[in-house]
Amino acid sequence: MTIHIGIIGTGMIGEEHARRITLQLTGATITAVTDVDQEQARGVVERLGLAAEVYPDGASLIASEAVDAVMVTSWGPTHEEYVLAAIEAGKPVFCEKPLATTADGCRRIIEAEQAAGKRLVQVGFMRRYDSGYQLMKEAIDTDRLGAPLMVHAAHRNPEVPERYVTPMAIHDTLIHELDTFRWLLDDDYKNAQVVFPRKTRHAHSQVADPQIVMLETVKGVRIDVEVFVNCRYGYDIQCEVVGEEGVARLPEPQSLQFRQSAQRSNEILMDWKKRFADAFSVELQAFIDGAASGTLGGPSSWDGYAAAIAGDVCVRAQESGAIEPILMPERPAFYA
Ligand SMILES: NC(=O)c1ccc[n+]([C@@H]2O[C@H](COP(=O)([O-])OP(=O)(O)OC[C@H]3O[C@@H](n4cnc5c(N)ncnc54)[C@H](O)[C@@H]3O)[C@@H](O)[C@H]2O)c1
Ligand SMILES: O[C@H]1[C@H](O)[C@@H](O)[C@H](O)[C@@H](O)[C@H]1O
Repeated sequence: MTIHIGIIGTGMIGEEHARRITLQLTGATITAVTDVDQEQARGVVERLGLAAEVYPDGASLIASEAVDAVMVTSWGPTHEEYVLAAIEAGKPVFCEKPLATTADGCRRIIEAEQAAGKRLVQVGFMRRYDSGYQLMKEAIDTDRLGAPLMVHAAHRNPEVPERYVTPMAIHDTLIHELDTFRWLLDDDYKNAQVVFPRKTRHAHSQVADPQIVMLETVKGVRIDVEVFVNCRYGYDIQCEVVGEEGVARLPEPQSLQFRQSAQRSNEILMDWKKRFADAFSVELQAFIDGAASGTLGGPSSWDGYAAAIAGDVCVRAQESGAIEPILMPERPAFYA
């Protein structure tokens, strides 16, 4: 069975996902695309040689009989509307992070999905599909580390554009960690605090950079995450879990080691596309297979909601400087 996919938002990651589905993955074909910038949508069809129609808007794409499953890869604030419309149409939908930019938006999505009576949403938290994080999770789940006590992490981007402002360090960047640690530790958050070190001279005026986010989980694990989005030197994701019986560190991406000119060196990646290339492939193949079999798995809209609740509190903590409580509602049986 071949799943016919419609893509809403054919920017950087929309095109990346379309390329993957077309050239690498099996079981799906792109039949429809749309973008507010129609030129952009037409460009992707041309560049990738897709047999896809360019639709005037997301609503008509979702309603189209040529579309079995929807991928939402437009800007974050537009996700909620399209995910709700796909649920309404009863079509499986893959939504890039964030599921919605506020917890309220995510709540409307989980309510709609539960009313539909069937899981229809997979959220693009691709780190769960990264082999390094999966090894760490296995070490934790098999009790190799003993009880996890602390996590030290860093999320570094070489640079961000002018439109990236201080709260985006949470909604756009930390959102990956907010999901990853809940999954890795099988835990939820209890409170958050954000502190600001001296600002780098490479950050523009609207973004406080770097930031350190400190989280406490319900089980008592303390997590510190450095978010540094103008670090210049690379796209660098670090994670170390300290347990009572040992420490596990996220593997570095594979790279050649050079011995040259009296120096030993390894390349550091500059781009998220390369850092998580394999994870994106596994993630999207899982969506295609789930849509084909009618049994979607992976990060659910509840996970999107939980990350958004913590995210909203972290933004409040950015403003207050205080330790802010995170109150998670009880998880409905639907998302067990
Ligand atoms: N998982 C990851 O690591 C990862 C990486 C990059 C981006 N993302 C997420 O993917 C989404 C897109 O990011 P991007 O980097 O590709 O951005 P982008 O700006 O390159 O592309 C977004 C595209 O969406 C289009 N668009 C905006 N509003 C629209 C609307 N209402 N209807 C249709 N199209 C619309 C824009 O014209 C643009 O072409 C964001 O939510 C971002 O957070 C996730
Ligand atoms: O949209 C991107 C993407 O999610 C990257 O994985 C993250 O490192 C960036 O900070 C974010 O802006």
